[in-house]
Amino acid sequence: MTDTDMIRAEHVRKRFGPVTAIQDVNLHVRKGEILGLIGDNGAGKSTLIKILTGYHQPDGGQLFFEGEPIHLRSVVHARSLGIETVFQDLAMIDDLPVYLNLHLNKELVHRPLPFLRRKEMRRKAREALDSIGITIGSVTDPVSQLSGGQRQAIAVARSVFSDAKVLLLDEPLAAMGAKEGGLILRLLMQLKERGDLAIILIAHNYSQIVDVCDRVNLLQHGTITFDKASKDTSVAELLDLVHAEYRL
Ligand SMILES: Nc1ncnc2c1ncn2[C@@H]1O[C@H](COP(=O)(O)OP(=O)(O)OP(=O)(O)O)[C@@H](O)[C@H]1O
Repeated sequence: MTDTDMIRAEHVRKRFGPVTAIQDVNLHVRKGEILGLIGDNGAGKSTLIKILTGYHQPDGGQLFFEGEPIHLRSVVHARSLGIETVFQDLAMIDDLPVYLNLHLNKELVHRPLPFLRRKEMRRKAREALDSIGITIGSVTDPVSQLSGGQRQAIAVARSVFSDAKVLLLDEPLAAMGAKEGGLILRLLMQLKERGDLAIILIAHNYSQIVDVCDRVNLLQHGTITFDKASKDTSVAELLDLVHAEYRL
């Protein structure tokens, strides 16, 4: 733990009736860092992400945001602090053009008249996508015309557009081809270069995790059992750890 921790969980736990989803979890991610969170099905990854994003309230333990204890009351509260999540179902409006999806709930309007500043939003959308290297035909195209990877990239761009400080991605690469997955991974690397964003990435492809993440945490039965820099581990070691319990 350091002063540069953007978000930190200490001794966090969560039960659903008789099921202990998370027990005594300590996790932290720094500014400019990508943390990979891996673990088998049911290990508690999504529950942990939902706690960090204000969706679930933990039963115990404490969260810290920029060094201060924080109680995240809701997803809206977390978002107001700059904690953004990119879920699998991307919450996009298919019929709306890319630039309006990028500005969803943050539309620019002429005051006092309630007209949208469309030209400005188009320009800002184009600049934002260019700056993070996303190539699409036109920001006026409806998102329904984009590929899965491009949509995912737009969803990531939207979070960043909104001055995110923490970006949580729950399996953004699932059900995606190699080319599209590569687009997202490149985008994450570029965002990391900004240096002021903390990213947590859940993925099942350990080779992608080792390539892209600075550090890896393994979650097993609701507990973090492994925390190492990616440069000090390997896909073989991660696979071995995850599958070790089946050999007992
Ligand atoms: N809302 C809920 N109600 C009851 N049980 C839940 C709920 N959410 C999660 N669980 C249980 O908590 C445990 C952890 O689930 P979680 O979805 O966090 O795991 P995961 O690591 O994300 O799994 P996967 O990789 O399969 O998505 C599981 O036993 C799951 O059944």
